[in-house]
Amino acid sequence: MAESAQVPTLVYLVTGGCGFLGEHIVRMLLEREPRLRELRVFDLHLSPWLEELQTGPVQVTAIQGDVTQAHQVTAAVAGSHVVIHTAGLVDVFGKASPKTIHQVNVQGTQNVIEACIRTGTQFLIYTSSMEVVGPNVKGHPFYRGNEDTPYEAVHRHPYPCSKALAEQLVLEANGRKVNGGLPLVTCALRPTGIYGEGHQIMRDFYNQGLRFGGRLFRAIPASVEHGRVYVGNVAWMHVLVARELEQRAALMGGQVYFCYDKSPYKSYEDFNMEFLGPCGLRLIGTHPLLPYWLLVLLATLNALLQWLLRPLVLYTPLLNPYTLAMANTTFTVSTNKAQRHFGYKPLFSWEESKARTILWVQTLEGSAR
Ligand SMILES: NC(=O)C1=CN([C@@H]2O[C@H](COP(=O)(O)OP(=O)(O)OC[C@H]3O[C@@H](n4cnc5c(N)ncnc54)[C@H](O)[C@@H]3O)[C@@H](O)[C@H]2O)C=CC1
Ligand SMILES: C[C@@H](CO)CCC[C@@H](C)[C@H]1CC[C@H]2[C@@H]3[C@H](O)CC4=CC(=O)CC[C@]4(C)[C@H]3CC[C@]12C
Repeated sequence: MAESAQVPTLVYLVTGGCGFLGEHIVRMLLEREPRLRELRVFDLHLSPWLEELQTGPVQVTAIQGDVTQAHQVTAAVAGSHVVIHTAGLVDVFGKASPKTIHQVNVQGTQNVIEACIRTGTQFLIYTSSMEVVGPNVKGHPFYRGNEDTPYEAVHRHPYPCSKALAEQLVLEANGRKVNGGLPLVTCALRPTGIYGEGHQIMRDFYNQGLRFGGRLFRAIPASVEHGRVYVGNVAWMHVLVARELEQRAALMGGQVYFCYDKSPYKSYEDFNMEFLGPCGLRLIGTHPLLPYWLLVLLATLNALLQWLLRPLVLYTPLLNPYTLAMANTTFTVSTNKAQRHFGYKPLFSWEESKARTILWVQTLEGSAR
């Protein structure tokens, strides 16, 4: 990568740059990558906030496009030094078909890789997910594991299957020759459950709580730990990897890194209450209010209803057999691989991450504050 102290020279492309994580990556790059000359933001749906970014020193180029369309991806990648591929179809509720999830997450990623090869772009960072590891279909716990912890990663749901296949494509592409003869350098970041400003599922839980008179009902034992990471720290890790990948290609190329920070280990519901509690919601019960077998029955009924109603209406409740298994299986990471390989330290402390997320929840419609 050409580098200069004075003149910014680099062109970055962020796919999915208008999504929850993508927006944070885009803003973080503009704040913390002084070598940036142009930032291309590629997304199926362009957001209005992109307009306000056009006034700074970096040229922000908005590109409306679809990762499943190879020619659109190639045109967007041509001339960029670094690609951060964050676009993805995040669906664990049955909103999209398995075929569509595969097309976007797997074929889309293949298109990004081929575009890098064809156009001579050498550095590719892929936003993978903890889901490529687990929880697996057997519900085995993964307790404070790291990138080398043995675990039987077996999935059936289309989302984790697609993320695992896409990650594999990205890692296998490391070292392939791009146009011009240089080697492609790739790596994959695996966030655990991301939270923070803009998180749709947090918004859904908040609205659900408001509908039940400010109450949420405990369904998962407090002892089940679920890994979470603040969106600002996930974005920061992407920015750092993009910055360090050239200098440390031999070490980082073809590697995977969990995204982690100092967010506390808690159950999914207790963790959400760290933000929803200060916004007026209460979690009822110190133990699950319904026995687990009944939750399994309800989740199965929801899945059946979804299938029966599909010709008429899209029924996509939060509770289904997959989300229940996810929430009910311990999966937490404890690692320092990102620190060892490229000097990552969380940019936001837990206190800051929490305060920022609470401030955001307070701006949501229906908030009493
Ligand atoms: N939300 C989470 O807890 C986690 C997310 N991830 C991964 O992070 C990435 C971003 O996820 P989020 O920001 O949460 O999701 P999101 O849905 O908010 O963002 C995804 C973005 O990709 C765009 N996109 C979808 N299909 C596209 C297509 N065919 N062509 C171009 N753009 C397309 C969407 O318009 C959206 O802006 C995904 O790859 C996801 O798998 C990984 C771990 C956890
Ligand atoms: C049973 C319900 C009672 O309140 C709770 C249901 C919660 C679920 C909707 C979430 C529990 C775990 C979440 C997933 C997890 O954080 C890991 C993820 C990684 C990704 O790459 C995408 C998002 C997700 C699958 C996330 C989705 C929501 C949950 C299943």
